[in-house]
Amino acid sequence: MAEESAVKVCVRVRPLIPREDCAASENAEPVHYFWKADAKSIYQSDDGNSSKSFSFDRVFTAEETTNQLYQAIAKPLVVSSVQGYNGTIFAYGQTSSGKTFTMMGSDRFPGVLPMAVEDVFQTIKSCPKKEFLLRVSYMEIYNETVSDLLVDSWKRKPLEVRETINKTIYVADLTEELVTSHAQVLAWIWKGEENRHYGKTKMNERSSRSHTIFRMILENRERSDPASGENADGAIIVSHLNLVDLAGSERASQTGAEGTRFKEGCNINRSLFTLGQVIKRLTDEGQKGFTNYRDSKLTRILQNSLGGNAKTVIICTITPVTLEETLSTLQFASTAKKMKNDPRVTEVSDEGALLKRYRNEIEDRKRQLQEASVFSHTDYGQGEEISLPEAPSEGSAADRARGPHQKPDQTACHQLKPGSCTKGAQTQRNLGREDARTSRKSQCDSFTGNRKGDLSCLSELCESGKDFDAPWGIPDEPSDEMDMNQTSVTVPSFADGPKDFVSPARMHELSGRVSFLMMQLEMEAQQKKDALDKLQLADIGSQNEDQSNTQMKKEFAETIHLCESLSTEMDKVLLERDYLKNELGVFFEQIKILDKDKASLSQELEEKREVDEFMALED
Ligand SMILES: Nc1ncnc2c1ncn2[C@@H]1O[C@H](COP(=O)(O)OP(=O)(O)OP(=O)(O)O)[C@@H](O)[C@H]1O
Repeated sequence: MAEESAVKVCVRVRPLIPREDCAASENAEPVHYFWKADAKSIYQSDDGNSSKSFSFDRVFTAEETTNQLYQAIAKPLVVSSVQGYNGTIFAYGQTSSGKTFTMMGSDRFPGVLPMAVEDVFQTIKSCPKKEFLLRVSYMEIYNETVSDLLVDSWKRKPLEVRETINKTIYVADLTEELVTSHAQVLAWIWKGEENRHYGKTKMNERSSRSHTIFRMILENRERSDPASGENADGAIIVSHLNLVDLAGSERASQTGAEGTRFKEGCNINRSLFTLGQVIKRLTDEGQKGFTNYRDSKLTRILQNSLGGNAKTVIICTITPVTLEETLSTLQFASTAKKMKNDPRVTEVSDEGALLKRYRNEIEDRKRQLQEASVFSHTDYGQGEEISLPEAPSEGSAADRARGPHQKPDQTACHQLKPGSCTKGAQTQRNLGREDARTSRKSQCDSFTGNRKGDLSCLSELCESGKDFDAPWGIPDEPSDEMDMNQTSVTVPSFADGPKDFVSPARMHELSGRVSFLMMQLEMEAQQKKDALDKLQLADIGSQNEDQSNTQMKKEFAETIHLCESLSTEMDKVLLERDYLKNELGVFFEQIKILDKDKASLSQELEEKREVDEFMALED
């Protein structure tokens, strides 16, 4: 059952900071407060006339501390995440409004994050009948690229957001560190903080240039009772606690952003805009239907927390001395308040989250092996002589899927060591998927010359970050129904190509002819051999059979002549085929050039769109 209280929205007003104070004193004017707040609402103070007002679950005034905010609104969610509910807390607001101050805090004023970590361990202590397994991950989305904050910079690489068959969104290759104490978690957080992108702008000395998501993955189950000899084999409950510090919306004119900062600003604004759109879509009663989370990495990763299986707390931070930006944040907050989530405790089977993952992984491997096997045994276009790149063998696919140091048997050992297998599972699963993609891509490449539909599957594989479960059976012969125009790469279609251009159907026809001619040649050769045998017999035989010998010789001469003409014809066909193969090569070169052109045009378009969008968002 959906419960409305699953989404809580509060607003935090930050006190004036030195920059704002100084600006006022430089202008020799008193600071103008556009907004006033009480415990539940906030209203515009416009020369004594309140024109706009908003109500929320809670409004925290400038005098209230982060601890008060945490206790009132965040702690219940943290506790329920230990009980098995997914929970997300995120801070939203314009640049310099106090998101990082609220989420991370400082030594003197700890933020929501360290307080939540402490409470997780406190709550666990209060549940002696349960045993827990905890992992943490820390990622950032910088310029629409997801990266792992827990690995050293030289090892860092862009990560892909993927979806499992059960519609669970995950970040491939993201490190998950097993933790057993509060101090350990803090150490990982500080490591992540060192790697995170901060930058100086006119609005904020230390402005977050990326969105960060710190995640705790909690698995728990009833403890076994050694006294009674009972072995607890109940279900395992898995929950995620996401603590998100978003980058703030900003105006280039205010932040003075140029170059890198400007690009960062564009990306920040764009993803926040998408977040707003997704929330709007989720709350728009009249527009029930598809919500596109894929428009930004942020919404994709937080998909579960936006209208899904999670409890969500949104902390909107504002400053009372800006009008427009604060109004925009308050409008976002009041839309978000209408969002409905459907949180429920998620149980996994007795085999446990980690063990189950291994089982799935083994299934994955089997499937990949089968696929590889299908390819290596598929003899496309029998009798055809066109040489295609070989499909990867079963062995190589399996070896690479298994990883460089992993023997199959070792998987079983790892299952018993959650600490070491967590990362391994993730890495291995992703290795396997990468491998499947690579091998499928190469299959796809291999057959582009023969299958009209293949270019489309190639582009789909290259563009989509998820598993591709298309049936990969190779047709016995090219189907006329396959449509080259399905391809997402803009290339001239075969139908529209130059007159002497070879279509797959034509190639197939020629290959068929070659096979037929070869068969005929073989038959004729056999006949020739028979005739020779007969001739020899005839020579040895009686001279009285001269007449029939003459006849046989005549037939033999005819056969030889036929063989020769067939052979000439076959040579011609082979020549024609080679020529057409060359043409095909030229065509693929053209496709490559067109692809490059397309990529550079897309990039130009993207840059133009970024600038337009930024201007539009500013407007
Ligand atoms: N509640 C508060 N009390 C005192 N100082 C605050 C408060 N909130 C924010 N500040 C101060 O305001 C400044 C900006 O805060 P912060 O960096 O947290 O903003 P932000 O919203 O995270 O900005 P950005 O989006 O640019 O990263 C900092 O100097 C911070 O110490």
